[in-house]
Formats: sequence, structure tokens, C-alpha cells
Amino acid sequence: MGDMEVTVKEEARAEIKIWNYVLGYAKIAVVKCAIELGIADTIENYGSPMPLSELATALQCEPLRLHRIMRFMVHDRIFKQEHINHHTVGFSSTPLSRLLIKRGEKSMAALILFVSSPTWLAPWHSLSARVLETGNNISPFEVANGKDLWSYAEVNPDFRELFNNAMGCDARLTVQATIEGCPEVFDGVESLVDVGGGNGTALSLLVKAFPWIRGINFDLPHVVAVSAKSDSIENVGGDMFMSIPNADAAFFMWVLHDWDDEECIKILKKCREAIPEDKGKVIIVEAVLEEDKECDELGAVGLMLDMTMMAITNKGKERTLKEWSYVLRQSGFTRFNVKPIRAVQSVIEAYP
Ligand SMILES: C[S@@+](CC[C@H](N)C(=O)[O-])C[C@H]1O[C@@H](n2cnc3c(N)ncnc32)[C@H](O)[C@@H]1O
Repeated sequence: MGDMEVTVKEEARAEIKIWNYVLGYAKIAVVKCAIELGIADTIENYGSPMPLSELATALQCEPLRLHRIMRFMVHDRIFKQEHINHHTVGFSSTPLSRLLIKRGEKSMAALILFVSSPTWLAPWHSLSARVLETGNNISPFEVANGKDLWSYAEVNPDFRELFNNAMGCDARLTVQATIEGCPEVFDGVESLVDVGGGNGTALSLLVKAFPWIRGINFDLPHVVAVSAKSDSIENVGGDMFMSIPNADAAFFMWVLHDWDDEECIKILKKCREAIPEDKGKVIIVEAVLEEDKECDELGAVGLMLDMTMMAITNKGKERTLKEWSYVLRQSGFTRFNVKPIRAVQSVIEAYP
């Protein structure tokens, strides 16, 4: 292929790519619309390819507008379109559409409703200001919403519910993957403190799968005040920078990425004080970024997560294996192993 031909192809690709940036917001808007209308739920419950007319009647939608939404989603392979007879086509579920069912076993709906909320989207407008400034003083989330994420959630119950539901929906899938992918991590663990455990979803699944574990759900006082109560789990309110309740092992899921290295080291040193010297350990469920290189689609998801940390938190970031190793060693954890369990998440098991 001549140089000229390569340039023409690259330019054509660039033009398509730029239009994807110009209109990329449409994808999340359509998926949000589909969740709010309950499209995936209705098509799944129908049980066979569902004609547009029946879908429109069931959802009480204007058929021509619904048709345009469905055309978009069929094109994006969220639903399949199949012939029912010579004249009629119907829509069927796919593994992707099942992730949008509101109460589905593998639902990601709450997470999508959360990240598409105006409060979560607003900070992205000041990402460039964030890159220009040198300090770590105020996050784009705070610039846009007047408070940092945790303080905002404390005084805005609707946002807090959206946030907790989103975390809970991800926790169900990630914990299931952890239980299936590396159950041996919980062998011999008699007590487990979930640090930043939120509404307790993760811990309740862990104690159900490993009934010998006594669980402590530890989070900020206003969070545990509304966490689920159960016989095998004690809810404890506090600040992980001050002290962490004693247990055989400390569990962190999507917590340490909210903080910079110095803060993570402070938290992990508090963990060292909370766990036994001999058999204690920490179990961290987080993304492990690929080292600097051209990454695939999965690696790109990790980088999007890293951008999210920059837009939302004060100092948070995603880490490569080298960066995790630094944070762990500085906190007194000298041995560790890593196991990927699900799309972007890995389990890091670390010992003093
Ligand atoms: C991203 S959420 C993760 C929740 C849960 N681990 C999950 O994955 O579903 C981070 C959690 O850290 C908690 N948190 C923030 N600052 C904290 C602190 N100083 N002490 C204890 N928990 C804190 C938040 O309230 C929140 O529940």
C-alpha cells in the first residue's frame, strides 16, 4: 500500500472517530432511556421476539419514537432483531441487554443511572482546569457540586441512594466473581472487616458464601447508620484514617483508588495495627492498570476509570502493579499476589 493510500485511510478513520467524539454522549443517553422505560425487562419477560407494536403498547410509548430508539440499540448490538414471519420482526434479548434489566441477576442498570446523573456528569466540564492546576486542593466534583463526594452524599439522600444502589449492583457481581475466582483467599479467615464497606452488600454476600466468617462492616457513621443489619455482621461507624476495627483480615473494594499514595499508606498502616502479625492479611479488590503501552479495549476501560478518579476525587487514581507494589511495601506488606477476576477488577492478597 502506498503512503498516499495509508494517509487517505487514516484520514477516513479519523473522520469517523471524530464524529464518535462529537456524538458519543448519545450512547449513554439512549441506554439510560432504555433503563428508565424498562425496555430490557419487558423484552426479556416476553420470552420470544417481541414486535414493536406490542413493545410500544406494553411500555405506553409513541411507536415511531420507540422504533428509532430500538433501531439505535439493535445497531449497537444491545438487542437482536429477528423475523417472526414474512411481514413482522421482533426484538430479542442478548447478554448485553440482560445487563440493563433493572432487577436482573447481573444488572448494571443502577450503575448506569448513577453515572448518567447530572451530579456525576457536571464535574467533567472542569477536567481541563484540574489538569492546569498544580495542587490537590479541590476536585472537579467539589467545584461543580459545592462539596466533596462523601460530604455531598451525606446531605443529599437522593444522590446517596443512587450512589449506594450503584455500588451495591457492582458489588454483587464483583463479589460473586471473587467467590468463584479465588475462594481460597478466605480460608482460615474467622473475622473480616470490610473497610469502606458502604451499605454492606459485599460483606453480606461474603459471609453467606463463607459462613465461618464473622463480618464487620466499617464505614463513615452516616453510611453505616442506614446499612443493612444482620446477625453475622456488625456495623461499625468511624474514620479509617484514625483506626480500623480488629479482624483477621481487612477487605477493601473500590476504596483505595479514591486516595493518593500517601493516604493509602496511612490507611494500610492502620490495617497493619488491626490485623494479627502472624496470620493477618489485606484483600484488595481494585483495577490493576496495564503498564505504559498501547492497550486493548479492556485496558482502555481501566484508563477511563482513572479519568473518573481525577474528575471525582481529590487525589484518587488507578494504579499499575508497580504502583500497588510501592503502596503495599511502604505500608509494611511485603508479600502479595494478584489474580484478575472480572473485566477491570483484580484481587490483591497481601501479607505483612
Ligand atoms: C467507592 S465506595 C466503595 C463502597 C464499597 N466498598 C463497594 O465497593 O461497594 C467508597 C466507600 O468509602 C467510604 N469512606 C470514605 N471515606 C471514609 C473514611 N474516612 N473512613 C471509612 N470509610 C470511608 C465511603 O463512605 C464509601 O462507602
